[in-house]
Amino acid sequence: MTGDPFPAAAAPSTVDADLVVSLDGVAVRRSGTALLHDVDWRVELDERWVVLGPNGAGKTTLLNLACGQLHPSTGVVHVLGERIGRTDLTELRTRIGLTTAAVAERIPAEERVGDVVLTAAWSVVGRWRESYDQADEARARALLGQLGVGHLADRTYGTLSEGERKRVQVARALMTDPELLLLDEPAAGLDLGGREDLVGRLAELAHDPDAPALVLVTHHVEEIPPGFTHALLLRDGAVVAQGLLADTLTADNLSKTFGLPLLVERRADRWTARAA
Ligand SMILES: Nc1ncnc2c1ncn2[C@@H]1O[C@H](COP(=O)(O)OP(=O)(O)OP(=O)(O)O)[C@@H](O)[C@H]1O
Repeated sequence: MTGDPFPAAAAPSTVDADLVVSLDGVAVRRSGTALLHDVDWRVELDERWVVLGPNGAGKTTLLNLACGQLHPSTGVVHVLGERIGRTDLTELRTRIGLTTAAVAERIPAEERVGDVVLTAAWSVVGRWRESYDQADEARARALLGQLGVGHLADRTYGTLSEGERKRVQVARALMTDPELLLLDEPAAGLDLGGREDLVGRLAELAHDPDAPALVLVTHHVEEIPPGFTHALLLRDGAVVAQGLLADTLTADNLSKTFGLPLLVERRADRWTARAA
């Protein structure tokens, strides 16, 4: 008799219907190195998480687990009630919005901006022969409006500024009305104005009770939008601290995470950090 490769673990969906992501005792190993280890994490529907850590800490690896693209080497991952490794990911992926540099790179420069958003309904990039109904078209327009780029719907994607592109990418990720939205460094490469605009849009999303659960990966506490509720700090593939934002983003925890003495300030629901 062979052992069950997926030993019994409580299905979180039966425990808590609001549980969106759960990682229990998770490790990810590649070529003998642990990219992540001993990670336990729970994200609920009404929570807005920021994942912080230096380069190479394992943030993108964590996001890849949370969207089901990666299987853990050890431990158990549930996403939206489905156990990763035992479920058909095709259906699950339509329930998860994702913005990453890798997704963004696949968007054709000549694509009409409205179509960049619309084509997410079919999980494709680049409009071809898919047919969309008027409700899809209206939703794509509304989302572009919500992100402040409605006036750009008929431009080609390649002509947009980096800041405008980032907002179009978030609109695209919201097209399927996902239950979970994962944002990997959405403000990377933006100038101050672009960053502040994006942070403001994400703050609106964070405050919207109908918005999906949010997980935002960043290197910078300045990019945390108001309305975010929780933080997970990663260093060398391990969790340094996690929990409510105000309890977790302490000078001590951030100093351990980034490996240098830091001072942290919170003012008007925004955060700054600098060397002590
Ligand atoms: N397939 C792989 N094989 C070996 N090492 C890998 C593999 N994929 C990622 N890594 C390593 O795992 C570590 C964590 O990578 P990850 O991309 O998750 O970090 P990150 O925190 O997102 O970093 P950054 O902030 O630079 O984007 C890095 O040191 C990376 O080089």
